[in-house]
Amino acid sequence: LLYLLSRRPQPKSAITLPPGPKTPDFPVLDAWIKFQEWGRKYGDLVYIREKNILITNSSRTAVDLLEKRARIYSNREVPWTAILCGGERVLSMQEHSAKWRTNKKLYNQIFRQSAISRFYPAQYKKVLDLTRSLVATPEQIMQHTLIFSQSVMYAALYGLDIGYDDPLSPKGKKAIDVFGQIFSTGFPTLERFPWLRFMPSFFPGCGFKQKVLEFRENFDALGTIPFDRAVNNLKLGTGTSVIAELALENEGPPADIEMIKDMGSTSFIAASDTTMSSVASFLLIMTLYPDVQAKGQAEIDRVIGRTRLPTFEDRKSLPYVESIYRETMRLHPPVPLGVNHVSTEDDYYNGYHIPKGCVVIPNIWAMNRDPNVYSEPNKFIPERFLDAPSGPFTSINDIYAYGFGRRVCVGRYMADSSVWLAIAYVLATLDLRKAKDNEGNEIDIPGDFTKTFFCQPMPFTSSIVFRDAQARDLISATAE
Ligand code: HEM
Repeated sequence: LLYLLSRRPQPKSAITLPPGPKTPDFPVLDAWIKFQEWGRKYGDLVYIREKNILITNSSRTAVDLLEKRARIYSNREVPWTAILCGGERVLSMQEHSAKWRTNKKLYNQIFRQSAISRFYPAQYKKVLDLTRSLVATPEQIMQHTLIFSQSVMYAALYGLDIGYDDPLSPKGKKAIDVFGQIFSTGFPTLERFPWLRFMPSFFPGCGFKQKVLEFRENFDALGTIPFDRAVNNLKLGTGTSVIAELALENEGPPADIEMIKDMGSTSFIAASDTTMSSVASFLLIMTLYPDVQAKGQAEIDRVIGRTRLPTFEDRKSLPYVESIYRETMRLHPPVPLGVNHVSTEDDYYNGYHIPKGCVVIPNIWAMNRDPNVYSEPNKFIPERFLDAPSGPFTSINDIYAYGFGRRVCVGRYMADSSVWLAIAYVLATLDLRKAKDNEGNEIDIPGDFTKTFFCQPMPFTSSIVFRDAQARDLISATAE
């Protein structure tokens, strides 16, 4: 009888929704900090009832819901703005559907772990360019890291060499800015008055229309221009590439070709500000923590020596370098709130009811600074990974910066290898210090970060020089 009673559906009034603030002002800037504060007050689950939003600051809860119950928590919310922008073409905005599955298969074919070594030549070349540019014009750190992340993708996918003055670069930046806005603030007027989408662009409140148009144009250009160049190169016999070969395999249904082009532009957008953020964060940290830099350099000198550059084959022999990488991804996740997951069924967790359609925000930033998991969580301490019982070489799934479950970042193996290689090359060949002013005083670096969807260091200056003549010669000899 007790068993049957316990199985009886609970009356509605007994089902408890998780606690949370009542009609709060939703923060726009540094939202992850506010959400962390709410977590301290309300616990692992913070529920905003009026919006059906659940925020979690706990990695255990994120894994329980988004990974172990991925069947329920793998949908996306597609806002009006995203639909107008053609969001159905961008994998991260697609609903959990047959279309998403077909599309994801294509990404996996290219970006799965076992296929990633095909990108190594492009990554070696572009990391070399990055190293040289950092020494040549250290005052342009942010620009160098951005061009690095963009040019790796173009070289890897299309076999193209995209430089600073290529018109594709600003197009990419514009598309990324609108993409970031869609995912963070969206266009609130449009969300409130959806009928505005039928009004002409000069109508008050319709400023979003111009941005939507720009996004569409730039997204198309990002997919089509490099695609055409790559296919042309293949036809002329002047070069092959992943994308051109894929296009050849799929010659036939135009829908397949469009899907390949969309994968190209999506990958470019998804890789650009994220990879850049991680590399820039690492450079900032090395400038601020010279002792960590020295330890990383010492490990490379000891294991590899000074007569060659690091390679991917060395990775497993460099636990301290790995720990620097893991700690960078922990302290400064490029997408601090990840991308929202949405539930497709009513669910019950830890005695709480999570209603169907709930938007789940994983606060990766707060999870990575959880004092119950990490001691002195706001400090950069690579030793926490080095000295952990499992060591630093654990599964990539432990890097929460890449998200969770079925919607986890599809480009994570590529991102992981690009960022790691940049770290290894910089440690092997460069010295970073605080820059000095004309009077010889160190220029202070506030170490601030941007506050919206993509989080990256605010522009800063470091003094960047080759460690010595040997390092300079090594870079020049490899570049030739
Ligand atoms: C350091 C670099 C990167 C970081 C930190 C990062 C982070 C993320 C995060 C947090 C998500 C959302 C995961 C979730 O919903 O739980 C995501 C999704 C995604 N990422 Fe990345 N990413 C990076 C690089 C890349 C690269 C190089 C690509 C290239 C293909 C890429 C493509 C994507 C795509 C297509 C999605 C959407 C997946 C889906 O919704 O099914 N990302 N990424």
